[in-house]
Amino acid sequence: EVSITKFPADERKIIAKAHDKYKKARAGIINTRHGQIHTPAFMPVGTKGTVKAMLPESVQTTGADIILGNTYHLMLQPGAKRVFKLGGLHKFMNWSKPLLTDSGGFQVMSLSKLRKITEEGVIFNSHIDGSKFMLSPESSTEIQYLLGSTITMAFDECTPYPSTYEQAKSSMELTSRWAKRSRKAFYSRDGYGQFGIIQGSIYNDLRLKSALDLIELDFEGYAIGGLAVGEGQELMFKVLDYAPDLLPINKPRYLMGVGKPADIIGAVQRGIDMFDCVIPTRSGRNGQAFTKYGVVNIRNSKYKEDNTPLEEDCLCPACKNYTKAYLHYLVKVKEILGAMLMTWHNLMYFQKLMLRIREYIAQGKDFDFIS
Ligand SMILES: CNc1nc2c(CCNCC3CCCC3)c3nc(N)[nH]c(=O)c3cc2[nH]1
Ligand SMILES: [Zn+2]
Repeated sequence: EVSITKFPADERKIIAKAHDKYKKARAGIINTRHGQIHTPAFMPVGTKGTVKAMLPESVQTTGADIILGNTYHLMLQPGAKRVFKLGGLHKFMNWSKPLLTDSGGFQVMSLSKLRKITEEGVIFNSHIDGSKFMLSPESSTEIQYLLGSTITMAFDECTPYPSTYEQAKSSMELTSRWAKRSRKAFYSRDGYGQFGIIQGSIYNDLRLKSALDLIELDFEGYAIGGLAVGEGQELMFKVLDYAPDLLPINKPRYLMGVGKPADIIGAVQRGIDMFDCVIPTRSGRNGQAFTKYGVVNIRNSKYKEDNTPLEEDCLCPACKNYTKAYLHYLVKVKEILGAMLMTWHNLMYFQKLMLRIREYIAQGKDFDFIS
């Protein structure tokens, strides 16, 4: 199903090189105005100016260097201008470390009801009160500036999966035109950055064209978009076998919306540096705990008298002070503390995974452990 298009000779070299089985994993540090980001990095999602069920200082204790804010939600409520007037998102939510905000297009397509895509941008009705809004490369970039984002994402169109070659081509070309407008609208300041997002679905020649278009705009970093949209891990890895190598080796590479531990490990091995995913927080609230023994569905009745912690050597409050029986009970009766403790444990688990990956890479050791 993955179409491999014949490249002219010299470009074939790029793809051929990308298939080398040489070490592509890398560990590093991104320096920003709001502090350092140790990569490979997992970025917890803070949708409406909060990482759900967590205090910012608790998120910090899990080891997260950077969290995500959400342009789409915040522009609707409380409004970007109001957040700006109140001192920006860092001050508003009391998070002083780096913040990355997505450009909002992806959320519009997944959350708002009526919407219309034009060359100008996306016109949509708020899912809250139906009022009309427009997101464009210019307005998205301005909103992210008003929020005070450390890392601003270019306004893109996430190409749905599956898409025909023609659909993916015109979608990618729209993203390239929008990237140019986003770059022009970006107010560059020391220690702040803007990332371009490449599209092209599963078509390697479109991925290459997208990368070439965005490299011309000299972004501070690059994201691989249009993945984790239902294509499955195998097809995602097929794209990741070559796509990261189309991007500048000295700039951060961010795989949007990924993922489970096994997805993260596979993507790091293919050269990805940054990740964001709602899984640890959303599934935590849902009663799923990630542990070295696998995923524990704490609502399962087998835990109702289990007096042992989720993980005996985990330093999170859930594991240090409580038992699976207590977590089982809290989640069953929908107590808020249940969401808090499960979320805290999962965020700690994901950050420990990233820490171990960074250590293994630094020691030049292979990390095939799936934990
Ligand atoms: C889950 N899979 C997935 N997510 C994608 C996302 C969203 C990443 N997560 C953003 C946070 C979630 C709530 C607040 C911000 C994508 N975003 C953009 N702009 N473009 C994609 O191609 C794009 C592609 C994505 N695929
Ligand atoms: Zn724990």
